[in-house]
Amino acid sequence: MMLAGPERKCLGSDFARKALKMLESSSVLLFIVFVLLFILLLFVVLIKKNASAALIWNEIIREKITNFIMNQSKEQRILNFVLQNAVRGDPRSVMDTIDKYCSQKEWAMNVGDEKGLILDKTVEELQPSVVLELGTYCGYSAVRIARLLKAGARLLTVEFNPEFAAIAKQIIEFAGVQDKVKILEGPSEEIIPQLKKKYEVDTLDFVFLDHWKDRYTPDTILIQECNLLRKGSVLLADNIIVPGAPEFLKYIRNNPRFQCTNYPSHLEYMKVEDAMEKAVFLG
Ligand SMILES: C[S@@+](CC[C@H](N)C(=O)[O-])C[C@H]1O[C@@H](n2cnc3c(N)ncnc32)[C@H](O)[C@@H]1O
Ligand SMILES: [Mg+2]
Repeated sequence: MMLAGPERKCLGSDFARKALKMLESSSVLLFIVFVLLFILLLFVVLIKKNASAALIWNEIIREKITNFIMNQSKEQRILNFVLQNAVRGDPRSVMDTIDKYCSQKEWAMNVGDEKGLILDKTVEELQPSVVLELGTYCGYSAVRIARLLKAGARLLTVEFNPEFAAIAKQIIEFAGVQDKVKILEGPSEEIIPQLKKKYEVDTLDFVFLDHWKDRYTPDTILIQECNLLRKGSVLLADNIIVPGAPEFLKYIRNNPRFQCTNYPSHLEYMKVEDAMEKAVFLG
């Protein structure tokens, strides 16, 4: 059927309107894609320059997406990688395997290979009999410390996240240092007052602070109040620049009962500046 002149005109303008609408919506879509790409590019640049952006990217965005796709936590992936690639009973191999995974595949908050050397040196110099670690996570630093302990010495490591504590237990056992390490599951503020009676601690020779940074000062005060330090006890605090523990630095550096030394280094598995603070208790 042939359309009359005005009908044909109407059909033509209808088509033009639809085409225009499509063009409009596709250009809106294109604009959105462009803006998203720009934000992503900006974020990538920020990640290279800024530690917080890098942490947000690694810890929140990338990790959550991978967890969702794989239906598994990052810590479970770290454990699996250790079980499949490290040598059972060899702490060095367990540490190296975790470092490899976290530097090449997924960033994680272990003390890492670079600051790990500062931790090693402190343990080797002190030769502690009783060590307290605040913040076990997957057990990387626990394995690192335990492998250097002399016969009969012990490490008590505190972790309040049950999933992390369970993973740490398997990693510590796989490394073969389970006889020297006891994982204490619960919040540090509850565990510290129990150390003397429940865990038969007289005094602590060495304390490694590596839990949430806002607990560094209150837990250092609590440790003193519970009479857990002796003259010469050493505290070593990680991440005093990133994420940072300014309140703790102010407290410990202005406290005449402690002598402090700063060890500049880098954030685990990154080129971002970080440092550790050592504080010797003077009694
Ligand atoms: C940075 S990670 C520890 C890393 C570990 N030291 C290593 O280098 O392998 C901090 C851990 O402390 C735990 N944590 C934070 N605050 C805590 C608290 N008040 N009591 C017990 N655990 C805590 C977190 O769940 C997390 O697993
Ligand atoms: Mg740390």
